[in-house]
Amino acid sequence: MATFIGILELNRGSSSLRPSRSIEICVTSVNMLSTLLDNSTTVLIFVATILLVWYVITLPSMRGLPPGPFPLSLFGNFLMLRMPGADFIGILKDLKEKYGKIFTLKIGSKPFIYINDLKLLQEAFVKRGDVLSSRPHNFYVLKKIEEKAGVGVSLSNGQPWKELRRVSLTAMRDLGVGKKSLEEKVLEEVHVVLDIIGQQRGKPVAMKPWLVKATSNVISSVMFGSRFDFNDPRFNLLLKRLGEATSVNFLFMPANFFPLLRYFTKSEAKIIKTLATTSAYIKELVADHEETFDPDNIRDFVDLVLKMRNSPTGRHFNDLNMRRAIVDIFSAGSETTATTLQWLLYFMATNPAVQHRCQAEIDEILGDGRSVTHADKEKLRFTEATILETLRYRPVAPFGIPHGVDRSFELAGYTIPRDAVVFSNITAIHNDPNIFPNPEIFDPSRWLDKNGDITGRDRLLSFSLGPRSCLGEILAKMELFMFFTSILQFYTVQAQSVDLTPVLGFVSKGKDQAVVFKKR
Ligand code: HEM
Repeated sequence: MATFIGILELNRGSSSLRPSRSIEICVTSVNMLSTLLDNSTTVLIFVATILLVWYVITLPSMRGLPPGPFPLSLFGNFLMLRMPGADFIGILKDLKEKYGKIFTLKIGSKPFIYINDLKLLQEAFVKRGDVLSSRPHNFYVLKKIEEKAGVGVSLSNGQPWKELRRVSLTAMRDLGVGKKSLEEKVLEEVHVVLDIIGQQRGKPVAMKPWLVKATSNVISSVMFGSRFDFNDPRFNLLLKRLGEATSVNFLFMPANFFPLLRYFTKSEAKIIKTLATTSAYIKELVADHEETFDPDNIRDFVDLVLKMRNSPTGRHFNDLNMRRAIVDIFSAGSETTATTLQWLLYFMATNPAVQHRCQAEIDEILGDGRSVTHADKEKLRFTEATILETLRYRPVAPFGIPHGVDRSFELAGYTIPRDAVVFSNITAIHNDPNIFPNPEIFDPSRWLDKNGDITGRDRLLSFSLGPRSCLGEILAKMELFMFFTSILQFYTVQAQSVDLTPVLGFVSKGKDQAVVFKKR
């Protein structure tokens, strides 16, 4: 650039120069220009060669993979998903229509494999659960945000994961999850939410923050034996951070796939901050428990784990794993359930006939306004069907949580290589007209047979399936049922209009919108 300016300056002041001098300058300029062009052509050829060589080198790794759009060198199909305004859900829908049951997207050099068919997903996640139940561990951002790779329940693998998961499930069951003993704790939070609704006196209110607090408190009761005050500033900070973290889709952060970018972006900073806040707080809560621990008086999950970790079946529950398992269960369980409750409110506001039918059923079974119990679910079938339909229509994790591959294996005639990341395309299956006729219609009765009994629960994939499926499914379903039934028992949900477009981060959420609760 400086050379060009120099030439221009010289030419501008050259009117008084002799012609031979002007020709000399012209020739020099042309030579310099052609050198520059030569250089840039060389650079271009060099870059093109590198891209071509890179492509040829990576070509064999694509052999045998499920089909998919043509990947560019270096970027793969990344740009297609990250173009400004790209509609991720829409793009995946089009790809499913084009390629069918299974397709591959190359993200950088990694094959992301999406399974779009119910039977194939059952084969992959259940029958081949032996090779497809890990979490992928080659993600830079995931590695950065963990204190140590592969700890806790949600991100560990192999034997430690099996043990952490088994012990966590046993502890939750022993502490009454899915049983009568937990009902009281859930009802306590239900009543707080009903009070908050009552305080609005029919004014519009955005319920999500209250729902997150209530569902977090249910888990808190299980984990720490106590609930937080809704105004507790530390609790609020914790929930704020968790909300921020679940809004970031850290799987698709460019730093995962393009190592150079790691020096320029701090994309993972928000999540690290969240985990640091949560971990520090949980450290304190665990320390309190350790001080007051009495093996003959087990109060909660933390006590149970403190007891179990001295036994041979709990040896993987070291301090770090224990803390991370608690963080995992706490963070996986509050936002997800609250988001589904939020969708339930939105669907009631937009489907008054469905709401009316739920309320008629609730009135008939709960009679004079007694509190709901978990056992009522068997009789409140249309109400349960409405919850199932909401989970189908707006799954919190529309593409599941990624699975890693322990060793290369065959699926549907394709090779699923060890470095692949496998996703369940829950959205595609939940919208498959062969499984759910007219999938675009919100219709709870699709979950009822001709006798009015619930049918086809195994078509619902919102909690995933196989050995890695959601650890909190029973608790989540219990909460959804008790909160939803209680709200409709006393209030009718209304709204002028509701935008039902999901907002996709690591999980999918609804837009925060106010609804009105009309006292019945
Ligand atoms: C509506 C509510 C919920 C939905 C839709 C949901 C959905 C999911 C999904 C799709 C997965 C990934 C499964 C897979 O990798 O294949 C998952 C994992 C998990 N969920 Fe949930 N979840 C919900 C509530 C809860 C609750 C209440 C808890 C805690 C009590 C919880 C704890 C977990 C944990 C710990 C995992 C990781 C399991 C593992 O890696 O082994 N979830 N959940």
